[in-house]
Amino acid sequence: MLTDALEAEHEALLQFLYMAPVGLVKASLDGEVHMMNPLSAQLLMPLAADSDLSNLFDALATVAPDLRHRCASFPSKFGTICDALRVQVSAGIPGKRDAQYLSITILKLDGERLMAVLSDVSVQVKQERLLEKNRAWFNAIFSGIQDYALVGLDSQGRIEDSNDSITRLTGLTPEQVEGTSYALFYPPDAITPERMLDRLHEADEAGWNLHEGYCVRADGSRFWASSLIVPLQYRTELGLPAQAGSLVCDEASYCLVIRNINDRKDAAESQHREALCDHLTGIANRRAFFEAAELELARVRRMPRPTSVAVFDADHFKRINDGYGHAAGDAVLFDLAEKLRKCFRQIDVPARIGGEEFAVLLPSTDLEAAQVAAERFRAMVEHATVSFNGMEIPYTISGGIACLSDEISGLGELLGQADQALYRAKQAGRNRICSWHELASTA
Ligand SMILES: Nc1nc2c(ncn2[C@@H]2O[C@H](COP(=O)(O)OP(=O)(O)OP(=O)(O)O)[C@@H](O)[C@H]2O)c(=O)[nH]1
Repeated sequence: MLTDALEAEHEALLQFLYMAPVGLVKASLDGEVHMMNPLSAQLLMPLAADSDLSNLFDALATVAPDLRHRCASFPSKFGTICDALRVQVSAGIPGKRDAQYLSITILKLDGERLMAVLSDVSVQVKQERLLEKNRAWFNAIFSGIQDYALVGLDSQGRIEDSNDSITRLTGLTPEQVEGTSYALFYPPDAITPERMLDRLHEADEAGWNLHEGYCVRADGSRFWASSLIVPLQYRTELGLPAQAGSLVCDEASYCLVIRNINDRKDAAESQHREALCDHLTGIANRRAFFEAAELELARVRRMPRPTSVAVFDADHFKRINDGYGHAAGDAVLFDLAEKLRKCFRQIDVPARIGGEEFAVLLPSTDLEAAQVAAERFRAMVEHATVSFNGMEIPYTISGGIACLSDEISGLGELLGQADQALYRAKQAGRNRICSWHELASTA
């Protein structure tokens, strides 16, 4: 019974040796071959003089002449004599044939026996060389370019690596930025942790994500930049077959390319203004507001977070028009838009959505924070006058706010709630902010 089991095991071992994807050679300490599998014979045959494979050291003498000595002088009774020693078996001919490389591992099993593991690593060496060459090329190119920086990001938007161009562009060294969020490159009020991840998701979905806006340098100064995020696919970039395991990284990662386009800022802004800005005030128009809000709602559906809107309306605006003239009314609207721009964060979207009606989209903002921001804006308007043609025109605004919740089906409903709150603020005497939620709770 025991003999049968042993025999079966022996048979299985022989089969393994025969089929193994590496060359296996068992030899005595002086290299005399006791056993070798077919792959070893195939790998050693082109090297051995007269096709003689009776001695391992003789067969490898032309490519690894010191192996015999290394094995003879190995001091321990067993252990690893050499580990994945790479030797070049044949030279390549550019465009015709690749160079051949063999990896040799030799283990001393005991006082009498050696086991050699041989494998053809030509493809691996070729890929490593290609990678090395690409890295050198990219470094040469990117260190030479003045206004680009290249940054590697992990799946959470943390900076994994960057090249020296980041210092030229931002004044921060690769060591300073490594491990921090890429939000570091943007003004704090222009990005939230959620928006930072949104951009990665949008890059996954569309293949890339492009953003134009201000970036900040280490000294706090700003420059107008375009930043492109592209998901990295190691497998396809390296041309690896699907099963080539070790070099493939399954964790998502991204490349962020930041480009200083300060000189194009004015042109970009005027193009942008044509399509998406209100002609009188220069802030977003109704269309741009709805586009931005729909995009934000799609982001919220993918990754929930508090989101609010505020709507504002100038109080008794007809009286201003009638009392000071229509042009003065325009100046008041312009002033209102300017104050919105100053008072809210860069990531917020203030827009003129009607004659004297304004709205602000407040991403990643709960009701309480929306209330604080809206109140700050109301007070700012109340405490200043607009200078126009030698006149000082005082005005006030009323505001309504609403925060997205599970019960709300879409943007229309959210704006509807904010409008109802605004109506209440008007009814309650103007120059005040109401929230839809306080209406709902007192109803
Ligand atoms: N100057 C100027 N006036 C505008 C513009 N668009 C709308 N208006 C005026 O804004 C006024 C809005 O008036 P109403 O809707 O009656 O409201 P109101 O006088 O502001 O009063 P309440 O909203 O109730 O506080 C109208 O007189 C419009 O003609 C604009 O672009 N420029």
